[in-house]
Amino acid sequence: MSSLLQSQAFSAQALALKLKQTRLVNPADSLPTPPSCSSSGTTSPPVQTYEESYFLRSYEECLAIYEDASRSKAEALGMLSDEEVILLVDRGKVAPYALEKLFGMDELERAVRIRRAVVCQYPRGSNTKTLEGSNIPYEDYDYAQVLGACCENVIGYVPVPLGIAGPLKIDGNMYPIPMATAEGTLVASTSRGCKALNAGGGVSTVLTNDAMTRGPAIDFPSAVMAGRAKVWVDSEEGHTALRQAFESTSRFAKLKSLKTAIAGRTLYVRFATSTGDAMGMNMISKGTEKALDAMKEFFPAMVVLALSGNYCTDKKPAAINWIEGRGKSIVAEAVVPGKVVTTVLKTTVEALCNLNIKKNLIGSAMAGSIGGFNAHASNILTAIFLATGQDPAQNVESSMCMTLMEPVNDGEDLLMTVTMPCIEVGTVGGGTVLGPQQGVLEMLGIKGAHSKQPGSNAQTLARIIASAVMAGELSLLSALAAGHLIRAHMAHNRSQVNTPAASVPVTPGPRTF
Ligand SMILES: CC(C)(COP(=O)([O-])OP(=O)([O-])OC[C@H]1O[C@@H](n2cnc3c(N)ncnc32)[C@H](O)[C@@H]1OP(=O)([O-])[O-])[C@@H](O)C(=O)NCCC(=O)NCCSC(=O)C[C@@](C)(O)CC(=O)[O-]
Ligand SMILES: NC(=O)C1=CN([C@@H]2O[C@H](COP(=O)(O)OP(=O)(O)OC[C@H]3O[C@@H](n4cnc5c(N)ncnc54)[C@H](OP(=O)(O)O)[C@@H]3O)[C@@H](O)[C@H]2O)C=CC1
Repeated sequence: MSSLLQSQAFSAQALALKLKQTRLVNPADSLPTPPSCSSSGTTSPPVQTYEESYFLRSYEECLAIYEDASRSKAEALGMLSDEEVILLVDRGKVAPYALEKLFGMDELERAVRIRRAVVCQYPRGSNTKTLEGSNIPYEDYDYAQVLGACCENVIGYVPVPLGIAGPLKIDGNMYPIPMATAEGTLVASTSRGCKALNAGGGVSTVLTNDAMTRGPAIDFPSAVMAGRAKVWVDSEEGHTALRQAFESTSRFAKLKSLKTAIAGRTLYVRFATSTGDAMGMNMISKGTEKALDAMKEFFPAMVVLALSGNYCTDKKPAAINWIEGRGKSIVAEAVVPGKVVTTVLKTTVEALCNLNIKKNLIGSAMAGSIGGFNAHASNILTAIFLATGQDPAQNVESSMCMTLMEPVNDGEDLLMTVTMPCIEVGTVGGGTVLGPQQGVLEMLGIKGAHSKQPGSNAQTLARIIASAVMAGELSLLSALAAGHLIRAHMAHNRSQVNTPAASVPVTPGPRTF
């Protein structure tokens, strides 16, 4: 008898568990019949019913608790089980993206867990797919740093392998090169470049400019009025008025220059500012908005069409960035001894210089490239961006790079430079607030705001990136010159685990030319 009861209790619990694992989108539409608890008139303790084990209360009861004005939403949700909260979400009483706000800071992981159950069932209505047991991790993550800063509607996080290239000697200091990437060969290649560069004494860098930009579009009733406004912005009076308004919004943003352009009756003003250790897009956008308010006092008829008129230019290819610079502009330089080119890089100074001209300069010119006079600057830059919490979409302009090579010392050695006018990075703000990314910045000695010289940490990060790009350029160009590219990628970049076994080849037909 008792074994029968035990088995009933077990099956009710198993059902509850199964339901948690395979929850339907709208449980009310598809509630299974609660299992029967009484079978033989026994007086043993009652078995947990479906209602008790799964939805402890009806929807109406849950709603009454949730809407009771005498308690806060966080308190109300604290009284409900996960399943009951899901019921409220499914009935449209709670927005899934608002869970963190409603739960409060102590229940952030619970909010994520519940959202996974609610949001991630595809196709909707299917009772088979939830994120329980999924490969997408969500536990043990500091969601407090994410909230209101890095992401909305969070269901977990996606880990990316973090490799270390180098160390690389940059301006006399040794730095490890952190690279978050899923492209095998990249870290190995960059490391080889570091080894060759170190053998020549390392990399020297120069920062030629440091200014983030924002370029609003402003309409005027006529081209004549737009022209008058342009003259005013370009004047000392206009510049001073805009600077004062702009700089009132931040302790760190300092207006450096204003560049104006007109198209018909639309005026574009490119605000260029230093932004301390922040990459600065929020900061500069806030300042620009304030400056435009001030401008409107002088030109009441102007209409700000958009704070961003693409004259900035953010996250899109644009010649203005390549020509004027955006973020940190860096030139990095190194000499690699000829014997290192032969022994470490398995090529020659002559072959490298020839290939660099034919590929990175002429090849890119033939392709009509803007700022793409390099082999793979974006590979190294993006991997460091991901590792250090930068805005990855800014790799578009940040990766603009011209790689130059020439023989020196009677052709014996290689002089190499990379010129990168738009490295957009920060060590405060954005994704740099996340724990792992902060750990990487700490490893480099540039975490957060510089204590004495605001901006110095972000500038060092830009120098590290340009130098690491040089290492990557040197190694890939050498592999191409030596004909080793595919050999390296077959060794490091083709998974033996996930690549399916060779299928039966199709019998080749006659080749036609
Ligand atoms: C932020 C909103 C959506 C508010 O917009 P809103 O209209 O105030 O929002 P709302 O509270 O009325 O809600 C409307 C809907 O937005 C969604 N929504 C609302 N809040 C959330 C949330 N927390 N989590 C998830 N979804 C949310 C949700 O779908 C909601 O509908 P509901 O479900 O309530 O019926 C709006 O102001 C917006 O879209 N702003 C634009 C922000 C943006 O796109 N930023 C991109 C980065 S900028 C940049 O990187 C590049 C740049 C700008 O430089 C490029 C350039 O040069 O142009
Ligand atoms: N708004 C937009 O159009 C765009 C936004 N973004 C996003 O913007 C975010 C980055 O914006 P960003 O302005 O860099 O960062 P934040 O918005 O986080 O602003 C930086 C904050 O740090 C403070 N701060 C403290 N110490 C320093 C220091 N030493 N140097 C600089 N600032 C310091 C600033 O103070 P204070 O308040 O005094 O300035 C400011 O409040 C990213 O998430 C990015 O993805 C990206 C592209 C466009």
